Amino acid sequence: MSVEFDDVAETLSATASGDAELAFEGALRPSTLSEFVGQQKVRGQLELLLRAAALQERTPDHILLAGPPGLGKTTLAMIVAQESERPLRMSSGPAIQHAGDLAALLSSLVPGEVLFIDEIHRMARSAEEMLYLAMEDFRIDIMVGKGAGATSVPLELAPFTLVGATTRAGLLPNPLRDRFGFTAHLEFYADNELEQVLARAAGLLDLDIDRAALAEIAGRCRGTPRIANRLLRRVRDYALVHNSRADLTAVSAALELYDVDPLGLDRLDRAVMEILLKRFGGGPVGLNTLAVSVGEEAETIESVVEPFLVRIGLIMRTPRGRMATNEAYAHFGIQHPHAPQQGNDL
Ligand SMILES: Nc1ncnc2c1ncn2[C@@H]1O[C@H](COP(=O)(O)OP(=O)(O)OP(=O)(O)O)[C@@H](O)[C@H]1O
Repeated sequence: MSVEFDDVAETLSATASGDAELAFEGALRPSTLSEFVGQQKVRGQLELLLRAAALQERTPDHILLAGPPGLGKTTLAMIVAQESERPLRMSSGPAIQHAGDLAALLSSLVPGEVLFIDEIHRMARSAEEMLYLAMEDFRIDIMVGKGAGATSVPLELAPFTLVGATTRAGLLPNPLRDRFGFTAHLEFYADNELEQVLARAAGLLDLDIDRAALAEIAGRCRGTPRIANRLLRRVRDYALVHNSRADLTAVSAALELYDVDPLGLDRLDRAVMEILLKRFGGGPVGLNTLAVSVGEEAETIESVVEPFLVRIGLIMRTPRGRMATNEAYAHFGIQHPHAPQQGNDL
């Protein structure tokens, strides 16, 4: 099922403004592996896994998708179901707080169903243990009764494919990680791939935008398709309101209005960098101290903020903590206190 422009326009116009961002995101989701831009290696690996399962007429192996937010994990889970022509059930780790929640979910799956669990690292520990057996033998043990009289009753499950998504693969216990037949590590997208994501989205939205404008947005979206599409929406708003073309001038004006940094840094990225540079003299500083100083969870800093800042070379992780690089001083226009020793990357 490919998304036609009419569908997109209808979805967007029929949606109340509060849901508009979500509708926008859903409408632009690629629905096949061939429409999915970038992540070439992962696409090839998934394609092989799905085709082999189809040839053997069995459920595809369990798949773990790991990587920062907005890189396409949910989209890939939907594509797995679509390409293998199987129904999809969606859940998330925070919704599974007891083994009973998982038992109810697993026992209601139809044969061959794809079960997507987003943020799988946030599932309750008791549920994780139940999931090991379910993934391996398509069976769970239900405890009946309490105390000394409790007995466990086995329950056969329909075969299913689990697709787990996580921003923190390192937090998953080994027994769970080992039960996935394939782990895909999604990487930040290169600028030319983001241009393709944007060109596709602009086409679906019937937005007339030139190459230079697309390139500018691509360079300022944190290597992330979700952010690319969101910025495109702001540029479209700008062109609409100013009755102008969506060209480089409109992109620069819209991104400046929304405070999008030339490197694509957002408010939290900048807060982390400024605190690291100004309060901690460029570091080294521990993750928890940094997180407390910006009023955020350490998990958010580690899984959302830091991967991008490391990737673009503004911070480095050293055994003594996080340190700002020379590039960070240059980008924020701050005088470097000493000539630091670089190349200590972990
Ligand atoms: N490779 C891609 N090609 C085209 N569009 C993409 C691609 N990856 C992601 N997108 C777009 O980015 C948006 C976000 O993707 P998605 O929801 O799959 O990310 P996610 O990794 O699941 O994020 P989160 O971890 O926050 O749930 C989607 O609307 C989709 O349209």
